[in-house]
Amino acid sequence: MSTPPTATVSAPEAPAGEAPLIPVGVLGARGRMGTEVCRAVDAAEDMELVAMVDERDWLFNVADAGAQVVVDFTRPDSVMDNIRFCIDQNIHCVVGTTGFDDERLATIAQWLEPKPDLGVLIAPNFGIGAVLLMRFAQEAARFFPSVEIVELHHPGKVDAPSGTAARTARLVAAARRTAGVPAAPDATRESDSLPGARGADVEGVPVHAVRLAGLVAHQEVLMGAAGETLTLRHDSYDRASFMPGVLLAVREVRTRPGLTVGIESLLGL
Ligand SMILES: NC(=O)C1=CN([C@@H]2O[C@H](COP(=O)(O)OP(=O)(O)OC[C@H]3O[C@@H](n4cnc5c(N)ncnc54)[C@H](O)[C@@H]3O)[C@@H](O)[C@H]2O)C=CC1
Ligand SMILES: O=C(O)C1=N[C@H](C(=O)O)C[C@H](O)C1
Repeated sequence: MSTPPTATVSAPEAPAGEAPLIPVGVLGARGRMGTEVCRAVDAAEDMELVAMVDERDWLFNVADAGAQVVVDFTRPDSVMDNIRFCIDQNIHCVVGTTGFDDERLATIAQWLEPKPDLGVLIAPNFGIGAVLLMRFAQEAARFFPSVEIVELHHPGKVDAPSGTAARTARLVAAARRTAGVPAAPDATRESDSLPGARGADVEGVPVHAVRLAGLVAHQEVLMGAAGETLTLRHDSYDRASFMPGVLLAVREVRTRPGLTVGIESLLGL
């Protein structure tokens, strides 16, 4: 990707006899993830990067450029307006930005109701390894009385805990509830001498957030029982790790109307 990420680029043209390229717009194009997504879309043989939009650019560029799919890696405080705009413009959305709770998801599902052919896919993590870690954690959760999550990220990260850690905690908590496993025996905070010492409480699962220079995106799920522990760990050393998942989502979102959360179903999980 050599062009500076700002406004509208060219409209896509498919070579004769070949499937049309997917016209893709990127929101947050100057950010850490957006830059990498622009590069990946530009290099994908079945896609055309038609618009690169960041905070000060005109959002209508993505519509004017004919984007069929928009990829959003912006900020939790911008993303809802962006999704609303794309739905109004009949543009499918692939969203990696974090900050989604049940209320936000319900709002998006409502926005999609009058648009039965439109897809919005929101994934807290597009890394295949991270998705697998979440699945393995769900599987293991019912066998261990104790569970804690440690997420570790670069210091520029705007939110804490990470969207991935929050989702992992909720999935683990749900798996434990389904299996009738009681809350972790050490989850009580009443005797903490400093508030926060035991991390955030996400549905009874303690989640600890580390911000450290040199890191990209990492997560550990720690489980313990009498005389043994199980540690599941995933490391994204480079943002390239998210790109196969993002490109898969761009290809699939057009045939998956409605709201999809996570890329698990796209991976056959
Ligand atoms: N789902 C996943 O696999 C991953 C998700 N993320 C999430 O993606 C988001 C972005 O992360 P980074 O790229 O590290 O942040 P960043 O701060 O480097 O980039 C965000 C970019 O969005 C731009 N922006 C803000 N509001 C905008 C708007 N309304 N329209 C267009 N552009 C706008 C900013 O100017 C900035 O360039 C975060 O929520 C992060 O947690 C990050 C990595 C992987
Ligand atoms: O901000 C990041 O970097 C990341 N954000 C996502 C999250 O909050 O889970 C995904 C990954 O952890 C990287």
